[in-house]
Amino acid sequence: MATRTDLDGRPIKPITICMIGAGGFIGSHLCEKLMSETPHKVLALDVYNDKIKHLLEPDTLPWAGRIQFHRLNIKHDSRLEGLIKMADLTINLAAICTPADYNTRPLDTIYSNFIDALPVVKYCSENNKRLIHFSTCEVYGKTIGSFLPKDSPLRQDPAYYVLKEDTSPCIFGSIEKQRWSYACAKQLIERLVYAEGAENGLEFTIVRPFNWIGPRMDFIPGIDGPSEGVPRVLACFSNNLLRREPLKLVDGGQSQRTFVYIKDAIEAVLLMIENPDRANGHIFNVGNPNNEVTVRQLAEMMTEVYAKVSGEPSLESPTIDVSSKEFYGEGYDDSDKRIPDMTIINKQLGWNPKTSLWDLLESTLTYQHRTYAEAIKKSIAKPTAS
Ligand SMILES: NC(=O)c1ccc[n+]([C@@H]2O[C@H](COP(=O)([O-])OP(=O)(O)OC[C@H]3O[C@@H](n4cnc5c(N)ncnc54)[C@H](O)[C@@H]3O)[C@@H](O)[C@H]2O)c1
Ligand SMILES: O=C(O)[C@H]1O[C@H](OP(=O)(O)OP(=O)(O)OC[C@H]2O[C@@H](n3ccc(=O)[nH]c3=O)[C@H](O)[C@@H]2O)[C@H](O)[C@@H](O)[C@@H]1O
Repeated sequence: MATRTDLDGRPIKPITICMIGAGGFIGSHLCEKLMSETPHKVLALDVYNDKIKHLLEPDTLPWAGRIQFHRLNIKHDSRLEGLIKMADLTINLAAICTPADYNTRPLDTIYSNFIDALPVVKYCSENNKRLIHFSTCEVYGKTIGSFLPKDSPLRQDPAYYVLKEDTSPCIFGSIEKQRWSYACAKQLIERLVYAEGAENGLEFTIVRPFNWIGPRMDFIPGIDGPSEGVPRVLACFSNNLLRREPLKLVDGGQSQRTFVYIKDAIEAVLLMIENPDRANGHIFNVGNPNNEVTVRQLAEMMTEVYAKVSGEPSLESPTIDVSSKEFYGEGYDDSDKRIPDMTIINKQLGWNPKTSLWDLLESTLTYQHRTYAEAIKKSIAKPTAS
């Protein structure tokens, strides 16, 4: 492999990365990238490894010996500190991060996103190890504009909705809106990481992903996840399309999101890994401001793309409105709009996303159809156990 250089022209030396949560959606794509394009080593920690099994076996793979899987739960495992000490850099991805859990399992959500991350930050700080911690764009909560009168022209003013790492406030709903247990736990762990940096010199980078989507995100209920499970919107809508059911639009699907292709986002993470001088001490938005849609528009686009990918005509009525209470239960609330400001990541890392929403949906739904269509047909054909 030719000597790879960083953004300042310096040769990149191989490092060992302790990746916590490596078996998840983002972790699996990050491991793929690191194994196929870099000389780095990965200690992959997770309770599951089904999404990275293709990287671990067989031992004739070109990168064999550069990735080791350690099955462990960071809540209570004495091996954690030793693994962090063996590495040069720790990347923490571990979290409960599906909104259906935030208002229904608020304690687990708070423990997972704040309490369980405390030892990771402590071990990195005490052992002078660099940390890349995954937070979320959800820490911004709601836009300032969402509190203006519905017809206020200021709602069109970017100052009232663009989300910027070093200036935007974090605005959540009231305490009984337990949806915000996740974002608030993420905010506090961000403040703890930042304080470890300020007081004890911890070298940290915080990542705020803005709806990264692609293959291997979450699960399809009843196929590779619990039938009553509620994954994030991509998997929910994919499941509805695969089962030829109408896509459910929560509260009419008026919330807006910007979606970025997982492969574009992973490029940004690799730049953070290999340019510590440019990444340390920073919080980074990683998203695609050009891919903004309402949830309703996302449903319509996914319906159109799926008809093309599957060759099956879409339903007469492809969507149905549902209340958030019915879909998520008590205590749900939502972010109205998520547009990432790109100034800091452009300046520090020169990164910009490339893939349009249509293209990323085409490749993702091709994967979903190829992976799940047969299994779904069988599960529908088989009479449910009486
Ligand atoms: N995917 C996105 O668009 C997105 C957006 C915002 C934030 N994030 C954040 O990025 C991180 C990764 O998200 P993801 O989409 O890959 O989610 P994911 O659920 O696919 O991955 C999380 C992984 O962490 C593991 N994990 C959780 N608790 C653990 C524990 N106690 N011990 C060991 N492993 C544990 C899970 O088994 C899972 O494999 C999370 O911190 C999430 O909050 C993701
Ligand atoms: O992925 C992210 O960037 C972050 O945001 C997500 O939060 P959210 O975008 O609200 O999660 P989804 O479950 O994907 O919901 C997106 C929107 O679709 C709606 N939705 C979801 C599912 C569905 O079937 N129908 C539907 O209308 C939700 O109400 C919400 O408005 C999750 O909190 C985390 O993955 C992460 O913090």
